[in-house]
Amino acid sequence: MLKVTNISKNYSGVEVLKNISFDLQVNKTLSILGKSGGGKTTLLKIIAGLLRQDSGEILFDNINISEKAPELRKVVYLYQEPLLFPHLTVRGNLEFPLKLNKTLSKDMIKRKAEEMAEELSIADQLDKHPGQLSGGQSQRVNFGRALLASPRLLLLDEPFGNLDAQTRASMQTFYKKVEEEHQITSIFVTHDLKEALIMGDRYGFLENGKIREYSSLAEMQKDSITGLQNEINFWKELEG
Ligand SMILES: Nc1ncnc2c1ncn2[C@@H]1O[C@H](COP(=O)(O)OP(=O)(O)OP(=O)(O)O)[C@@H](O)[C@H]1O
Repeated sequence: MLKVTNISKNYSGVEVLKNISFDLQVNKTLSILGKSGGGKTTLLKIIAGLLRQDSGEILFDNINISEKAPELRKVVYLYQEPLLFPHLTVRGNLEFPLKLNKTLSKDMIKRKAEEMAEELSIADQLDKHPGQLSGGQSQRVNFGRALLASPRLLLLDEPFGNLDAQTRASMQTFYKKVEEEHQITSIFVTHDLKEALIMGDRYGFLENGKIREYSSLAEMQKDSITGLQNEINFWKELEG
């Protein structure tokens, strides 16, 4: 289980996160909804170890990872721009995390990368370089590479923000499927209410440096600050 306790962060005296605390059970996805500039990226980077918090702790399975280097946390941070290695093919990108594991044979690495490509429906793209892929395909490779690193926590920072509406919708469905199959624990941040609802099975709302948590849609709907009830009213009015 992930346990975040009293995380605070300021930039030049401006407090962006104020005593943020939440828990996340294994195999669950916490969707964090928040306006642009609300501190979502700052929070994820702190959990990933890419930024240092001013105070607070991050525990995973009761182990304090707050002081660990990013590469030792087994946490993968993914954002809008898939940071694929441009000089490697899709196959090379997928094999990269597997090659770091010195116990795997060459054949095993090849097989695992090919199986993942199959699962991601990019098996026909294995010999291409990242520059030759569409946005959706790049993001699939990005996910595949992240999953092959066997992270204990996946941090998703508006990963579909750069995709057109249709590709975005298909990536949401695709990710939910992959997430279930691989039993992933993840935090998904977005400023898109609908996306937050689709992706999460726990919900958070980040505003003014504080997070409110909801364990169900009904709970989130009751809190007018989230805008969920307004959205529902809008669709009802359209319906007539
Ligand atoms: N390195 C920095 N130095 C100073 N201020 C920063 C720095 N990084 C972020 N900020 C400020 O902290 C606040 C939170 O930024 P953050 O990127 O975490 O927000 P966000 O919710 O992820 O926004 P978006 O949805 O637009 O990506 C913003 O007001 C931003 O200007």
